[in-house]
Amino acid sequence: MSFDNITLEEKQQALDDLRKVKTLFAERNWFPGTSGNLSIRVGEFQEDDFHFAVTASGKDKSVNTPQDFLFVDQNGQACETTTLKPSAETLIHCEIYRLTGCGAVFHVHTVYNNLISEWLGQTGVVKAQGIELIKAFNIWEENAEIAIPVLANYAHIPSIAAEIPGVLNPEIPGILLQNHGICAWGKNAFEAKRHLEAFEFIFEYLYRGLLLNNVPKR
Ligand SMILES: CSCCC(=O)C(=O)COP(=O)(O)O
Ligand SMILES: [Zn+2]
Repeated sequence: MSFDNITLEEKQQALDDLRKVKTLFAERNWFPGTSGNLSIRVGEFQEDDFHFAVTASGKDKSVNTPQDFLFVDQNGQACETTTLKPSAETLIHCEIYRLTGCGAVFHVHTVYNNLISEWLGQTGVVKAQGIELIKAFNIWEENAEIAIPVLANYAHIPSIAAEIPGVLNPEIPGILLQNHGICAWGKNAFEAKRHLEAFEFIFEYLYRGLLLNNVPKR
């Protein structure tokens, strides 16, 4: 589908939704030091032909300006003439869209997701069991155990993207990058936000659980 054939209304809706999510996450301090990036897909999806709006690289994501987002194609190339640079991690978004056909990808750096990837993720997964928020991933089994994939944090982003097909778990809408952050996705912005919040709850729970294990039980 040509980018020009996607309606202006759909493009504007994606930008409005990105703006709202960006503002909300910034209020939670989920974009420290210009970290993090967000994207929402527009138009029809084919694995070799799709488009999405993505945050521009290196911006202070706690302020809103007319220069915060641009549209790119399945290769991460800008769809329109612009001076803006897409997120340095756009190729990760491209690969997640290509493999899942999802509608939104959100990436944040938090202390909890960094520490948990480092302390519990050395085997290539972070396991979590029996936490109620696992149901946010539509996993309803009692005492369910999940394994969240963890990828090495290569400085070369195409190397990270190339490893995603080998670790992606269709049941788990997220991937941790070691000592870097998490990418979470969903069929739309609402679902991607729900998934991201559930991951962050789980990481904080695991972190606090590690601390409690060092305290004698009463
Ligand atoms: C300052 S954080 C290093 C880059 C990064 O990991 C990130 O999430 C933000 O990069 P972007 O190009 O999307 O601003
Ligand atoms: Zn990042």
